[in-house]
Amino acid sequence: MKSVIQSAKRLIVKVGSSLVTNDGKGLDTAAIAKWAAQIAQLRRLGKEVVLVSSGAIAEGMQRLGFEKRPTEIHELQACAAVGQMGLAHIYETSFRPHDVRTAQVLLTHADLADRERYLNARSTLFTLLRLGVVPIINENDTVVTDEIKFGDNDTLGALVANLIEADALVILTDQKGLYTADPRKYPDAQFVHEAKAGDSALEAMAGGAGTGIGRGGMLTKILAAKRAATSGAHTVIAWGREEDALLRLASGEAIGTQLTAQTAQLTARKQWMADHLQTAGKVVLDLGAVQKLTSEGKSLLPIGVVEIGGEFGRGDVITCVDPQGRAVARGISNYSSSDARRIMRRPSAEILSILGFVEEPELIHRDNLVLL
Ligand SMILES: Nc1ncnc2c1ncn2[C@@H]1O[C@H](COP(=O)(O)OP(=O)(O)O)[C@@H](O)[C@H]1O
Ligand SMILES: N[C@@H](CCC(=O)OP(=O)(O)O)C(=O)O
Repeated sequence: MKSVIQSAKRLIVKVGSSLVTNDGKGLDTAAIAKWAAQIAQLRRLGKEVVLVSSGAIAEGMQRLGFEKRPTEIHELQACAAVGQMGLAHIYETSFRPHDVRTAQVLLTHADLADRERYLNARSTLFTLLRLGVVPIINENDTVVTDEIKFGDNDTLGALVANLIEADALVILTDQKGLYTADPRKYPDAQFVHEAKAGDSALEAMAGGAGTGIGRGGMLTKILAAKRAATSGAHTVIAWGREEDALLRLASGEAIGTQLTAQTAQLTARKQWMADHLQTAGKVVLDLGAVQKLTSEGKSLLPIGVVEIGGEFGRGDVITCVDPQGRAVARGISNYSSSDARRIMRRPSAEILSILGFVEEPELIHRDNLVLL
């Protein structure tokens, strides 16, 4: 069996609290330096990597002198705010020797459910990747409570995989992967090398967190794999202290548990666009634009739009119709209906002078467009 990571171009790597903070003893500088060196190498191999890192609460507890995990949510939030400073600092300094810049991105699940914020987060992450930066993502614990209660960076990793259409999600944890039962409680449990992401039998194998530091346990990882698979991303669960785990995966070595997505990436995304989103408005295209979209696979530029129907916001899904009113495509609009009315029929180079800002040169980027 070959690792799916070998052919993956865009990867999310998620590291759990127990790994990052050495089981709550404080940031594990040596381990973080090793992941940074590997991620820098992956970039040189042409892969784009986004890191989702837990550990803010564990590090904050350590810095503030809490011996036990506080039970009050606002104290946990305070710990996260303090600990996040440590995470940001250590990642920036660990990547610096490799000439790689890092960026701090704090998100909530609600941010990714809101279409406008979803689109904003997506554009920012793509821009950071294009600029060669490694985004370091964590939950924005100050403004949420549910995620803190359940400890859900595994889910966040999957949501980010969906968001930027990653090819794979690598979840590094304190076990070699998934076993048929929690190996801490059942030493005879068998290792699972490979399975289908979303197979419900896996959920029965997965137990809760193994230490007081980690939160989600294996179940959130299995569910994250299921979610990542909806946009075609494969998941690998591996031991974060395995020597050169990321580089070995990238060279094709099948370490850890590989949970393969059953749907092809493009199909999954199109399915999502077609099934899950109601359209908020409509744009009428001229024949040239219809041709560009349907025959040439191009994005929709404002110049090809002759009429706008309905009211919609940036991030809403709109229908594109041909001059006869037949629906030809559906996609996520980069501009609100009122802005779109001002820039339609105009070249993208004029957007700045008309609106005073430019979101994107396209009204709908082809990645956010599905032909009907
Ligand atoms: N079937 C299983 N296979 C492997 N580990 C399991 C399983 N069920 C529960 N676990 C527990 O899940 C833990 C990893 O989850 P967690 O503590 O949340 O780590 P992290 O901080 O990396 O997210 C392991 O240490 C292990 O004790
Ligand atoms: N935002 C929290 C993440 C909590 C969490 O999901 O932890 P883990 O199960 O170790 O990935 C923190 O940084 O402490």
